[in-house]
Amino acid sequence: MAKKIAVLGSINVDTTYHVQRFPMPGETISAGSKSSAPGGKGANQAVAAARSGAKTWFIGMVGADNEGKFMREALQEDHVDTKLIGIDELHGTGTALITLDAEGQNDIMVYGGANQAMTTEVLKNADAVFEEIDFLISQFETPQAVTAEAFKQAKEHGVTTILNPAPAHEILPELLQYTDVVIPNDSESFVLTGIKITDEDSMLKSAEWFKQQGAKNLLITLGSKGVFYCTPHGHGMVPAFKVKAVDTTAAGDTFIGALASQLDNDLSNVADALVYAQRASSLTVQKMGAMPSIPTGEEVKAALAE
Ligand SMILES: Nc1ncnc2c1ncn2[C@@H]1O[C@H](COP(=O)(O)OP(=O)(O)OP(=O)(O)O)[C@@H](O)[C@H]1O
Repeated sequence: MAKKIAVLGSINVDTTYHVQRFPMPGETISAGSKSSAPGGKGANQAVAAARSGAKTWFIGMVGADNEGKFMREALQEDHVDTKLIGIDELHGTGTALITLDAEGQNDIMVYGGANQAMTTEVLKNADAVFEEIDFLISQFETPQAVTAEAFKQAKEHGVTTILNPAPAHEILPELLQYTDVVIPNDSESFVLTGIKITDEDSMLKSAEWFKQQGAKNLLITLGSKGVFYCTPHGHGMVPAFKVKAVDTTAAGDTFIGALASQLDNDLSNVADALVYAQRASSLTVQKMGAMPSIPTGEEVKAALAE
């Protein structure tokens, strides 16, 4: 049975200017070309879940602008239900302006816009969706107070909540009380707990810290090293697939969406789901770009069968 997943989070249009070199302060230079692509951690995670076969809803905000229309259409193309995306009349759709130089270095400016201005108003019709779903996923690119309220409501419907605390930020204390599974990378885990991730002992101590705050399940992603998991069923490491990475953008987002598409609510199959999710991410890192590099379930299964 396909999993049912809602993602509450950010929607951004990523616009990249390709330049020979970065401009100096006060200088105007010409860009050789410009391209726009759908992005934002929330949108990427929703697309990763949908491409892996989950029935997926998105909860978020866009502006009353062309970027908002572009993003809604991009999500719909991947069969993500967009009826819970609200329109903010005062703020524009979130955008990331990326300058990429001839050496492949980038400079990024993010305008949070409608993502940052989100209020609990976005949840006003969410109850019917919370009644249907297995998982609700959120990140830190939209206000934590809205995520805390959404997690609280979703848990009243028996939903398993997954928090990806990225980008790293101080956490609202009550948020972890409503979080079932927390998935940071090693540096995000350090920002939240103050425990530096160096070995298994430090990861077990971090898991204990999260458990005391209310989150019983911890998964720490460790890039090319793999993932550490600690749940009431046990703990361990699942190594990453060895591949030649060309661009790791959206590796974490692919991992989270793909994982939720395979995970049982009680996390009893976490080790198997981690193999699937990491195979999915290993395909993402072998392609350039964010959303376009996220694989479909068929692609992941074919790679697993190799
Ligand atoms: N170089 C790599 N080779 C193979 N797999 C990788 C590589 N980088 C990432 N992955 C896979 O993706 C998963 C998530 O990556 P990572 O821990 O870097 O998350 P992240 O820091 O949230 O990523 P990002 O912010 O770049 O999207 C890893 O656990 C691993 O399975």
